[in-house]
Amino acid sequence: MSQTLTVDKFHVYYGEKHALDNISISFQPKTVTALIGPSGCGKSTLLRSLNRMNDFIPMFRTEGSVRLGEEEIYDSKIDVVNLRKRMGMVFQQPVPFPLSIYDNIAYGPRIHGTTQKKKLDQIVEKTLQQAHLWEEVKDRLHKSALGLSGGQQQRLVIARVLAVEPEILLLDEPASALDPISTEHIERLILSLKEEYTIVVVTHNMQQAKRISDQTAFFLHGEIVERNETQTLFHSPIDQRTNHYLSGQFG
Ligand SMILES: Nc1ncnc2c1ncn2[C@@H]1O[C@H](COP(=O)(O)OP(=O)(O)OP(=O)(O)O)[C@@H](O)[C@H]1O
Repeated sequence: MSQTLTVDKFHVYYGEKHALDNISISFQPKTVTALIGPSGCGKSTLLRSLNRMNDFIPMFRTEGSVRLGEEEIYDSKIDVVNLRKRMGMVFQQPVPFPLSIYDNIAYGPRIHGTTQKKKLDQIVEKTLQQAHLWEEVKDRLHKSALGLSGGQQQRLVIARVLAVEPEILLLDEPASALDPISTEHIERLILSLKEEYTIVVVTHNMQQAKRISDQTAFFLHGEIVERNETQTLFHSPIDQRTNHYLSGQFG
């Protein structure tokens, strides 16, 4: 069962650069939250800080707190590999492993100790079903994943993330490299996955944020200017800066 993810008075620095300034926001189970704002405002930094992907960056430093349930994820005792399993991440460019469709999905469960073929078969079918890809690939599971279209590859990558049973999905512009039909597939998929997961999605596409999210947070210069229910934020923004951004006065 997914738990609330709570970001509290959180700051990020890349060396001297203060990239996130006093961010407080929570992400509820079975909710899609969209992070929007102009380039460089800190959306990806927040997303990647949530599962400690930024730990790989030299000079990266945080202050404040990020908690999954009651657990502080920046605690030195946290198992970061397990944390990243609990918070699966999908990037803009789908990057399947150069393996078969089946082995792409089975990869994570095998690493985490599942070796029984029958169990792996079940995981492969279940997650491809969840990712709305099963019908398209069920007859070619042992063919290379690199032969799939871009949109299919992105759904495969999502299935690969689901295969290790995450609680939270962190999606960094998951459809921005895709054609309109593949984008529609991904949006429908996000809406169906919301039934089970907490989803945080960075998007540049404001229409997309409106279509898929329950909550939206507008970022500017490393701060959250405004966060609200998506319908409210788009139709009656409280802050002038949100209004200006949404009306295309800067971006
Ligand atoms: N590894 C890094 N080292 C130094 N500065 C960085 C690093 N990554 C990001 N930044 C800076 O932190 C700020 C926030 O960047 P971030 O990528 O989070 O913004 P973003 O809102 O996701 O932008 P975009 O929409 O263009 O992806 C920017 O000023 C960026 O230049």
